[in-house]
Amino acid sequence: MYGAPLKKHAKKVMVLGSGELGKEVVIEAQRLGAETIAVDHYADAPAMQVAHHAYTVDMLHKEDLRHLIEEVKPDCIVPEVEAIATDTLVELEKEGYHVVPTANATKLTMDREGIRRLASEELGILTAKYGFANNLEELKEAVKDIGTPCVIKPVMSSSGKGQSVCRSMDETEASWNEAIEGGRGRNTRVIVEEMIHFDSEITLLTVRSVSGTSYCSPIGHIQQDGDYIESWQPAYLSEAQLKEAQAMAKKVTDALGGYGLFGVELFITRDKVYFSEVSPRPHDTGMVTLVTQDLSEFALHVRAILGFPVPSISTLTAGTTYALKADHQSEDYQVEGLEEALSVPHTQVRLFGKPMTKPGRRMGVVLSTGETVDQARDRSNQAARKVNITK
Ligand SMILES: Nc1ncnc2c1ncn2[C@@H]1O[C@H](COP(=O)(O)OP(=O)(O)OP(=O)(O)O)[C@@H](O)[C@H]1O
Ligand SMILES: NCC(=O)N[C@@H]1O[C@H](COP(=O)([O-])[O-])[C@@H](O)[C@H]1O
Ligand SMILES: [Mg+2]
Repeated sequence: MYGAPLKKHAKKVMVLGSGELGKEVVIEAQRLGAETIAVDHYADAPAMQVAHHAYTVDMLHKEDLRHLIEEVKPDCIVPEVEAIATDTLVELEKEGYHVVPTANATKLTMDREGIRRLASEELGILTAKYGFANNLEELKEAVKDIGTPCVIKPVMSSSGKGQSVCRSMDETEASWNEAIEGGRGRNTRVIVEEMIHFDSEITLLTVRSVSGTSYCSPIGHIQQDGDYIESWQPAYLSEAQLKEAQAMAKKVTDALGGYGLFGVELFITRDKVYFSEVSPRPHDTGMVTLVTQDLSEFALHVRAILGFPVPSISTLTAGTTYALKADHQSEDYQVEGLEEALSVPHTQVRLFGKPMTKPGRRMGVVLSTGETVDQARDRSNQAARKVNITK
């Protein structure tokens, strides 16, 4: 049963997905007077711990998702993860619900094929060469076409799940098995991508609001096994690279439409900028904006989706994040070393409050600022080394 609303006129913001990113969205929405509803497939998720109301629902289940939305009647539906029954969001949008940024954007980006074909084939944006496969035989064909090394990923996955680098034809079977185990749901389709030997990779946070399109300064990051470990802002790009990156981001986000913040992921080489993928929502590497910008990516997302202006975005200082990951499974974990970590100057730790650890699960983040990115990075590395997530 849905509890009594806080204020008759408060906008109801429902976050579908209640992880660390949703938690910050909820807090920012509350700061602008919204009533917040957090939803995820498991109980006590981070955003549920701060939202006014919480629901545990399988968001991939069409009827359950529709039933919840019809019961709560949110003014804004804010997808925070990709694993949602996006066809239901498309139907609900037609019935008058506001899906952020648009239902079609969530549908296209849920599936790597949708967004890749849109960017490359419809918008003519440069991406790595790619192919798709539904079984091992097709995968071998696709790998032959693209060449090795190549990157193989389930079409539906995130945070590097099911992703592998295939270095020779002999490795295709191992990559296939990895993708099938790591993919979301029962989908067995994979994408094969040419391996881009980039100099750096960045996230260009792009905001579409009533004020038009604006960009945050680029965020650099390092990924391990397809998941992010460290991010920093600002990341250096030449003027020409920045112009190219912003033009690509504008094209893609205009095509997706709606209001909100997008995380545009790009690979940078000496003379090229490649589009990789886009999140129509705050990005994990963008948590750095919690300490670097006057308005964090979460504050920007909420402003944009509630229809408020975004007249300017300022990067006030250099900053970095370092992800704190668990290496075991436990429901009774402890975080040790906070005192030592917090002894590092200009450094904060944010623990997300996830109810259990799993190997590789991100449980918190270290945030540091500095006069330079290098200085901030030294600080967050030093602090992260002090933190221990134990059983
Ligand atoms: N074609 C490629 N060439 C080189 N590196 C790649 C390629 N595709 C992916 N990677 C590396 O793997 C990382 C994760 O890939 P990708 O962003 O596609 O996965 P993801 O599971 O959607 O991650 P997330 O959900 O965290 O954004 C990239 O940030 C990059 O470091
Ligand atoms: N790259 C996407 C990303 O970082 N998403 C963030 O991770 C959470 C899931 O974490 P979990 O898998 O530990 O539950 C999501 O809810 C979102 O906040
Ligand atoms: Mg990515």
